[in-house]
Amino acid sequence: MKLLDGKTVLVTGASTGIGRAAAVGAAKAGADVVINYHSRDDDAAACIAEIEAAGQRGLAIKGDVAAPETATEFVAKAVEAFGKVDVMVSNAGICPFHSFLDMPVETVQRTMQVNLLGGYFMCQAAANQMVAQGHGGALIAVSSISALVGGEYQTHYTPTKAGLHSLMQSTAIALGKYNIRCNSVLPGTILTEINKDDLADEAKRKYMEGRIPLGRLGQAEDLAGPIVFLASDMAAYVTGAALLVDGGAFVNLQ
Ligand SMILES: NC(=O)C1=CN([C@@H]2O[C@H](COP(=O)(O)OP(=O)(O)OC[C@H]3O[C@@H](n4cnc5c(N)ncnc54)[C@H](O)[C@@H]3O)[C@@H](O)[C@H]2O)C=CC1
Ligand SMILES: C[C@H](O)[C@@H]1OC(=O)[C@H](O)[C@@H]1O
Repeated sequence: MKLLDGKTVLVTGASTGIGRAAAVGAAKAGADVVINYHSRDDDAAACIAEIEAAGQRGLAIKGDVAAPETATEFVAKAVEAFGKVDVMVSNAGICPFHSFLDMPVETVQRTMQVNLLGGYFMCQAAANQMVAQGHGGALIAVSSISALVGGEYQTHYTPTKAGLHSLMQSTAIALGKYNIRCNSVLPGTILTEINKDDLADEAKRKYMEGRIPLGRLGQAEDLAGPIVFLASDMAAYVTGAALLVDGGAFVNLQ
């Protein structure tokens, strides 16, 4: 018996990085997995191949999470293919690093639309489906350590991560009566495409590594276990929680 046997798990932004690791991790734990992706068909196909190699069914649906209709379409197509939705992992996100004083309006708006509103609509669409099904479910938002601390070049980004963290707290209250659990994971610095350019700066990368008690930056796969746990019935009494997955970076003051 695997942790996610019989469950259908949806993951947004899953053609790369943490989303892909979560999707493949869920499949290895026994779930059928439906992924949303934005643009790269080859990467999405590779993710589905990994899901199928784990012996599970996979389906990729293209769409921009910033558009509310993407969420309803994603959930409807998942139900059409696999009959139900048990878990939504709202992961899609962008972080175009930029200084505060000259931040372009469009960069702020797009970051809020993708990260926060995209997460809101995805979770809302999944929750409506779960309520209609009548047997509970789990929402998991990929927030960030940046929900709790700031970043000089992330003034448009950190509020979206704090917003997702807060969204899971409020939905935990709104959806508890339906046995829908709502939690967030708070990754620290994880080596993915989102920060490839930022961490190409050797000095910055060394500085970030030096802040981490476990002595290394994270890998996308480091998030798979915590996400599978929160998706599973092992976490049946966990809701409204936020799980730091940061190698200890947050607590490392001195
Ligand atoms: N890498 C890190 O250090 C950390 C990442 N995170 C969060 O993890 C999540 C995943 O990011 P990573 O895996 O690190 O980077 P990534 O760049 O590999 O993944 C982001 C994914 O979101 C997708 N995406 C972007 N805009 C989209 C849109 N409009 N519609 C649908 N999909 C879209 C991208 O295509 C990509 O697959 C993001 O929400 C990010 O904020 C949180 C904390 C730390
Ligand atoms: C993209 C950044 O490197 C990454 O995003 C986060 O949410 C982390 O706090 C890091 O700053």
